[in-house]
Formats: sequence, structure tokens, C-alpha cells
Amino acid sequence: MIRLHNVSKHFSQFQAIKSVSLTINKGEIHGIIGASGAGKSTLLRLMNLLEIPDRGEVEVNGKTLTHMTSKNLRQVRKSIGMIFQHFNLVANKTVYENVAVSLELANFPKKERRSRVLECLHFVGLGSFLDKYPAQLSGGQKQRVAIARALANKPQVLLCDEPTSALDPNTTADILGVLENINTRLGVTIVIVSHEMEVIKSICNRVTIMADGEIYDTVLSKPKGIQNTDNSPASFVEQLTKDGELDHA
Ligand SMILES: Nc1ncnc2c1ncn2[C@@H]1O[C@H](COP(=O)(O)OP(=O)(O)OP(=O)(O)O)[C@@H](O)[C@H]1O
Repeated sequence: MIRLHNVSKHFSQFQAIKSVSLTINKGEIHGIIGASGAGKSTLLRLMNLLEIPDRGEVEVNGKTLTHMTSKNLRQVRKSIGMIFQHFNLVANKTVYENVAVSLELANFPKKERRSRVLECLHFVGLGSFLDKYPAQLSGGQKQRVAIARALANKPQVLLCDEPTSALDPNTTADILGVLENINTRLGVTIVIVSHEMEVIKSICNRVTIMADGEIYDTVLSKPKGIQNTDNSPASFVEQLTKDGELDHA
């Protein structure tokens, strides 16, 4: 579904991603975890070319994004939704308008826009919030609007950058439930960046552990209860795998 091949990215003198290769399989919920500054968000943003790699190739659904014209890239990006830690809603637009704008930008057929917006807002449980503004919503409701917006163009992949980091534990569980529904009911492949082990363990099938701009390991997630972590890559692997044995994905 997504294939990164020897992808590198630097900012000024700093090498944020060092020749990383990774495949995200169709239909999975793939977690990316690691200490602060490990390169998780940069790696995610390389998947839809929000960050342009210095070297390497990015392929989504069989199409190579790197070297694509910006017109073709805009087209492919419709199949890749994204949500963020701080929701990124437009403050002076209503809930309805926040979702509708992504359809306008993608030239979604005008006649079908209203029903598509309503469908997405119903899916996330906000069918009665159309005329509210972001300031009138809780954090969890804001993230639901952002999810509805990301779903509007019927993406095949949803990239989630710390989607629950600004939320309390109960709201986090609600939002993770919405993401699981999107995966199981709509068949959307999900990539989720989080520094929270609880989040990763609760919904991910496979997990990539990042350290210093590189992949330390990719493992199948086998929950065995939450423990404290010292934030080292080895500790992440230990917590994600049964009896400390690596189960390489
Ligand atoms: N636009 C940028 N300009 C300069 N440096 C950047 C930029 N984006 C990221 N970096 C640097 O690249 C490194 C990796 O950043 P990234 O945000 O990918 O890490 P992360 O693992 O997601 O960290 P966190 O969990 O703290 O968000 C960090 O050292 C960061 O300061």
C-alpha cells in the first residue's frame, strides 16, 4: 500500500531520516513509535510528500509520488487522508464547512457534496453539530470533525500524527474506536504516529520503532499489559512483543 525505499530527509545540517525503507500493508493499522525527535512525524509526512525526500522513493498504491507532477500529486493525495494532534480546523468555519472545504478543493461533484459531508459527520457521530464552530467543541469533537474531513474524499489511507496526544484517556479511547471503525468498516489502511505505548498497543497490528532517524525494528504487536517504558527502542520492542521475543514483521 505504502512503500518507502531508501528515503532520506535532512533539515539544514541535521539528518532527520536516514535511508529508511518501510512497507505498510493494505488493510493494516501500522504504528510508529519512538522517543521525541526520533523522526516519527517526518517519516509520516514523507508518506504523502508533505516533506519532500532528499533521496529515495515513495510509492502509494502502486504509484510513485516522488518525481510526480504537482497536478498528479494533488490527484493521488485525494486517496491519502491526514489528521493531526491539534486538529487544524478552520476557526471561522462551521463544522459543516470544515468538512465541505476538502470536497471543494478536490473538485468533488457539487451536487453530491452535501450528502457526502453529512455521511462523514454521521459516521463520526456529529450529525447534529453541523452549525457549530470549532471553539464550541470539545477536543474529542474537534478531532472527530478532522476525521470526517479526512474521510470526505474516500481515502484508501489515513495518516494520523499524534491524533490523541491532546486528549484525555477516555476521549483517547473514543477516538481510537473511531479509527478502528474506519479500518474495519471502510477498509482504510491506517498509519498512526504516537509516543504513547497505550495508544499503539491498543489498536496496531504492526509497529515500527524509530530511533535517531532510522528504523530500529518493525514488530507484530502482541499486547501483554502496559508497563512503564524508559523510552529506549529496546524497551519499546520488549513491550510490544510476547515474552520479550522479537516477532519480526
Ligand atoms: N521543519 C523542520 N525544520 C528543522 N528541523 C526539523 C523540522 N522538522 C523536524 N525537524 C527535526 O527533525 C527531527 C525529527 O523530528 P520529528 O518531528 O520527525 O520527530 P518526532 O519523532 O515526531 O518527535 P516528537 O515526538 O517530539 O514530535 C527533530 O530533531 C526535529 O527537530
